Amino acid sequence: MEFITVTKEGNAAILKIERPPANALSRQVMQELASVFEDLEHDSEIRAILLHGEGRFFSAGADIKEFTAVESGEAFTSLAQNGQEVLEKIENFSKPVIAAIHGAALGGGLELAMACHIRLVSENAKLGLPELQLGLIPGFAGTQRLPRYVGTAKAAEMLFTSTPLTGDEAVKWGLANHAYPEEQLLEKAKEMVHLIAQKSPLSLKAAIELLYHGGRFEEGLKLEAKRFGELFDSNDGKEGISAFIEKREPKFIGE
Ligand SMILES: C/C=C/C(=O)SCCNC(=O)CCNC(=O)[C@H](O)C(C)(C)COP(=O)(O)OP(=O)(O)OC[C@H]1O[C@@H](n2cnc3c(N)ncnc32)[C@H](O)[C@@H]1OP(=O)(O)O
Repeated sequence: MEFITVTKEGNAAILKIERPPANALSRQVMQELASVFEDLEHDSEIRAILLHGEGRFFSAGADIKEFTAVESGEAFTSLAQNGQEVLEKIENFSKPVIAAIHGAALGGGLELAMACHIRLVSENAKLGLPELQLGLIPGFAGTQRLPRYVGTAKAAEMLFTSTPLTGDEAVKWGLANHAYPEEQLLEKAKEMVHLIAQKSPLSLKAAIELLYHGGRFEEGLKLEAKRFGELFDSNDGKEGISAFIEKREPKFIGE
């Protein structure tokens, strides 16, 4: 792994993108991300993930310098499809993923952050999809995920003008969960990832599946009731209920 470092802290994995100066998402960075998430899927000690960037930015997007070596529109399409697949893996990951965004999350950087389940930002961060400035459009599902968070009108404005939101504005528009002064961001993000990692991996997995299932309301209800019953039958479900009755903290084992 050249550009992603993984540090395990208790039941949380802290991933850092380390590709100065802008943590641009080259093909290799995207491959490394896919491979790290593949490993973490099978790591039963890890129950929640925090993703952040080294240096000045979370990530300034796909590697624009690498674009000059792409030979055809077809190859560009395949670059987008590959990125979309990696980000879908992250969104459908069975463990919660938090992005801690400082400096800038632009283009592919914001698309990566939008595939995470929770976004925490520094107040002065810049979050935007400036691809129209390059004569392009977003290619890692930005046109599809951004309106989900901010609505179509605001997403249109962000795309058409290439003007980023600040971290504070991103919270107001529902794109980010909380904004903090930059020097507090990582500490706050770690507090949240450790809080989440105390939950049962089974109920975390089911919650993600239901939040992102994307089907009809009635289908969602059926699946919710099914998972509710399965969790009731699990050791963790029994442990959680006993712990409440016995006025103690639950100890979840993921079974
Ligand atoms: C499917 C996905 C598509 C995409 O994601 S397309 C890319 C979308 N992203 C962008 O358009 C953002 C481009 N970058 C910027 O707007 C600016 O940069 C920043 C706001 C991030 C920072 O501005 P400042 O503080 O003035 O620094 P600086 O001198 O522009 O950048 C520092 C170094 O970082 C390199 N860099 C920045 N973004 C990228 C990038 N996306 N791909 C490759 N390199 C990048 C620059 O070139 C430079 O490098 P050097 O010091 O060698 O000149």
